[in-house]
Order: sequence, then structure tokens, then C-alpha cells
Amino acid sequence: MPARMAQDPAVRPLPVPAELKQRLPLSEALQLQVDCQRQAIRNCLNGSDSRLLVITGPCSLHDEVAALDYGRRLAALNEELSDRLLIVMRAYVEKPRTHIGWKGLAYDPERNGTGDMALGLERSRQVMLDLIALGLPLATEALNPLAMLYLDDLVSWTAIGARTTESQTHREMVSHLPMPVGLKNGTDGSISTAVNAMISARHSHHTLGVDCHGRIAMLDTPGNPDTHLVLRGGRGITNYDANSIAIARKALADAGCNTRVLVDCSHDNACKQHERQLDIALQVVDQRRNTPEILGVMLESYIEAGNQKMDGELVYGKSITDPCLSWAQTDGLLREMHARLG
Ligand SMILES: O=C[C@H](O)[C@H](O)COP(=O)(O)O
Ligand SMILES: C=C(OP(=O)(O)O)C(=O)O
Repeated sequence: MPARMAQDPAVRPLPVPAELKQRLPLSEALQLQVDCQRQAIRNCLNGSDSRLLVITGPCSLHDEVAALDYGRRLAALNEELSDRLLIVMRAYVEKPRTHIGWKGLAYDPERNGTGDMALGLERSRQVMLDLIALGLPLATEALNPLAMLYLDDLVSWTAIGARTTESQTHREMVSHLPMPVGLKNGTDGSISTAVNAMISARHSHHTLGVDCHGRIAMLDTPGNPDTHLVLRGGRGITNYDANSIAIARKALADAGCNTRVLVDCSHDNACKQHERQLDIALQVVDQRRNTPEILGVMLESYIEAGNQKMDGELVYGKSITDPCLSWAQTDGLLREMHARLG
């Protein structure tokens, strides 16, 4: 008889996704809301809804009070602008890092390096539920396919980030996800990695995964028809101008993919200078007159402008990852975008 294996202290068991979902359930009414919000985004993607998709919110959520404060402001603004803008809030709880750094609320909720993921996943799910209850559709980045199992029912739009679009594991995950997914161009600016990801993700796959009870399983993914390209610039080169968008749309058309593109006004498009997002977003809105297939824009926005280091006392409502527009700037920008779309 094999000796009973001692529990490795470096392996800390977590509740399985079904347990957390049962403890923090999405009500039937809110499930219906999420279904409708996913369908509204699909309608923008297939052109039957002409509104501009606006994905806006903090680079990362680290403080639930500030996240809900932002969410309340955004929900109120949405009431005014929803005839021309389909507003979705960024609720990013997993952060991909260039090398090392804080990896997000799901991984290190106390920001003390202990990596309490049981607490992190619980707090991530709770804050997302609270944001949905404000009536907002949510966007997130799916980084670890296992983390997504705890949150997938709450999300209306998912991003696959620039660092992971080329990964087969992520493409297979997208093939299995039940919502529209934006695939970002690579950090080197390459469009082809995202186009190849769209081709892969629209097909079904047999792959290894985990079921909601934590059992390793073979998954037969259905294929996701609702994907699109997100242009985020790369290696200091921007790709939000009319020529870059035309080149990207041609590559998509040649590959038989949806040619509607969303422009991330932040990241390499803004060279991480948050205020540049203001001008980029308006340029993109103006381009829509000639190119109505521009699906929308993404903004990194919070309550206070800029960002701050994580150590020391934190300024309320200020990003601890990428720099963001302030709420005042965001409010003004969204109103101006709405006016220009009239
Ligand atoms: O949006 C977030 C960041 O750009 C991304 O997570 C990489 O961040 P880093 O280069 O600071 O690690
Ligand atoms: C990490 C992000 O973007 P990218 O993958 O484009 O760097 C993000 O949007 O938070």
C-alpha cells in the first residue's frame, strides 16, 4: 500500500468553482440581464446595433469601495448616453505582467504578497456581482483558464490580452467561452496573432480542462463565433489611425473573420500616457463617419488621474497598475463622443 502522501504546503487547495458560485450566486434576474447584455454586444458585432461599444474602467480593481463608486457614476452616465453608446465597465481582476508585479485582486487581494487566492476569488466574484447589480455589463481579461471558471457567468465581454493571444490554451478557452471576446494584437504590434486566434477560436476543439466540480476533464468546445480584433498598438507604434485600421480590416477580411475592430486607446496606442486617450478616442469616433464598422473603443479610466506605486498609503480611486483618465475627464470624453455620434 502506498504511504499516505503528506499535503505539500506549497499546494493550497481552493474551493471548486461550483462551491463559490453556490455561495455567491448570480440571481435569475441578473443572469437574464447578463444574457441581454451579451446579446447587445453581439448585435454591435453583427451590425444590427449601431451604437459605439465603449469599454471603460480601471486598469485593475484593487479597492471594492472605489470600484463601486466608479460603477455608480458610470451607471448614471449610461442612463443619459445609452442611445448612442453601449457602455461596459472594465472589471479586471487578473493582470498579465511584463515580468513581475501585482497580479490583481484574484491573486493577491491584500496586496501583501501572500497570494490568498481563496479570498481573492471570493472578493472578485463579490465585487463583480455588486457591479452587475448596478445594471452594468462587465468586461474582464481571461488570463488563467481556471480563474475564469469562478467568474465566467458574470462577464459580458472578455479580452484575451496582447501577451496571450498567441497561446493555444487561450484560443481553446475562447472557443469555450459563452460571451463575445476581443483578441488583442501582440505586444510587438502583430495583427496576425490575433487573426489566427480568431480562426482557431471559432472552431471546436477537444482539449484538457476542469469541470465546475474541479475534476480534470476532456472538453469538447463549441467554437466561439463572436470574436473580434482589438488594436492596442505595439512596441511604441500606434495602430488607431485610418490607415492602420484599413490594413487590419483587410487582414481580417482575407482570413474570413469579422472586420469590426475595437480600438484600445490606452497601452501602446497611448504610449502609456493616459491623457492621450482623450484625443485618440475622439479621432476614432470621427473616423467612424467613413468607417462605420469601427466597433468601439477601450479606455483605462478611474476616479483620479494617473497611477501610483502600491507601497505606502494609497490615494483613493487611483490606479496601482497602468495610468488612467480621471472620472472628470472620462465624463467629459463620453459626453463629447456621444455628441459627435449624433
Ligand atoms: O494593462 C496592464 C499592463 O499594461 C499590463 O498588465 C503589463 O503591465 P506591466 O508592464 O506593468 O507589467
Ligand atoms: C493588459 C492589458 O492590455 P494588453 O494586453 O493590451 O497589454 C489590459 O487591458 O489591461
